[in-house]
Amino acid sequence: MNDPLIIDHLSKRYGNLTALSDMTFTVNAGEIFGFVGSNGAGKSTTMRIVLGVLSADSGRVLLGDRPIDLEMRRQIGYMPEERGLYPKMKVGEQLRFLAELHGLSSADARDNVVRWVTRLGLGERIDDNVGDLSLGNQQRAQLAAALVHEPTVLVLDEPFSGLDPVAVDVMSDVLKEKAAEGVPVLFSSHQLDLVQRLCDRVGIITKGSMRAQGSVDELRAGGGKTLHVTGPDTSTRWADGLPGVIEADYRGADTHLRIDDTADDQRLLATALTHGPVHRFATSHPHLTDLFREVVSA
Ligand SMILES: Nc1ncnc2c1ncn2[C@@H]1O[C@H](COP(=O)(O)OP(=O)(O)OP(=O)(O)O)[C@@H](O)[C@H]1O
Repeated sequence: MNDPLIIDHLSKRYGNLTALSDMTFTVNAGEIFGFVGSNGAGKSTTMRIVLGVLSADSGRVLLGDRPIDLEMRRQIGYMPEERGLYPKMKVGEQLRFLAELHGLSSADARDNVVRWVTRLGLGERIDDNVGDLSLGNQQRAQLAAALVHEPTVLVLDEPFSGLDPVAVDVMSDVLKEKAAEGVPVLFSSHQLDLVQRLCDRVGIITKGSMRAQGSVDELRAGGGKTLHVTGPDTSTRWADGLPGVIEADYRGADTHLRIDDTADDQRLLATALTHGPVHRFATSHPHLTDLFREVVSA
């Protein structure tokens, strides 16, 4: 099993701006960890510190129990926010060069390049210059660059941005496969549907600090429940003030209630029925997008 990636109390300032403040979380081996936060929250800064492109003012990055060093960083597959391939170099040539730079023999590098460009749908573009590819294909080439040396840790800054739905599916499968091999996978994204679907755990950051983390189910369960009721006369505001109802929202024939654990659904149903027939009565947990909004605006 691979070592976990541990982000341990990182702080970073740019002049007067605090970009990171006590940023702490762990990406376990075999886990896909989604890193989400508003623009400027500190995701890229954290990832750059992991890679050693930037240094932290304080705090540490560890792989297992060892502070990360240059040699360990070579095992990381990194996709930077500022895409860094040479536009005037051929896709295959460039990937082979990167693979060899990470220590692969030239035969292994060649095999891996063919495997990854084929997997990522770039097989026919292997001899094209990177700069001649469409933006989405440049993104695929960048992903191949992060994967070609068989990394034991993956750190990907917005790997899904700009990909078409087929490439999103391929990339999702690749991340799941890598996690199944025991690789800790950290990626940032603003596509919360994707994060909700793909991640074992999610960290929501605001202003350089981790504000909420856990599995998607844990986070959603912690966000209370919504009860959707269709039918009863909403003009009576029938659910106002009932025990366990945090907030009631009346829209046409629909009532949406934010409820907590003390709410008694049978009692709510009985009350609803006194205000008209009930055609729908169902609970759901909030979507990750709603939780994100809540955490960010808190
Ligand atoms: N080189 C720099 N000099 C000064 N400030 C910087 C520098 N790099 C980042 N910042 C600032 O640090 C904060 C964190 O930026 P960072 O790029 O880490 O955020 P992010 O979460 O990745 O955002 P996004 O989702 O927009 O990519 C922002 O306020 C940003 O403007």
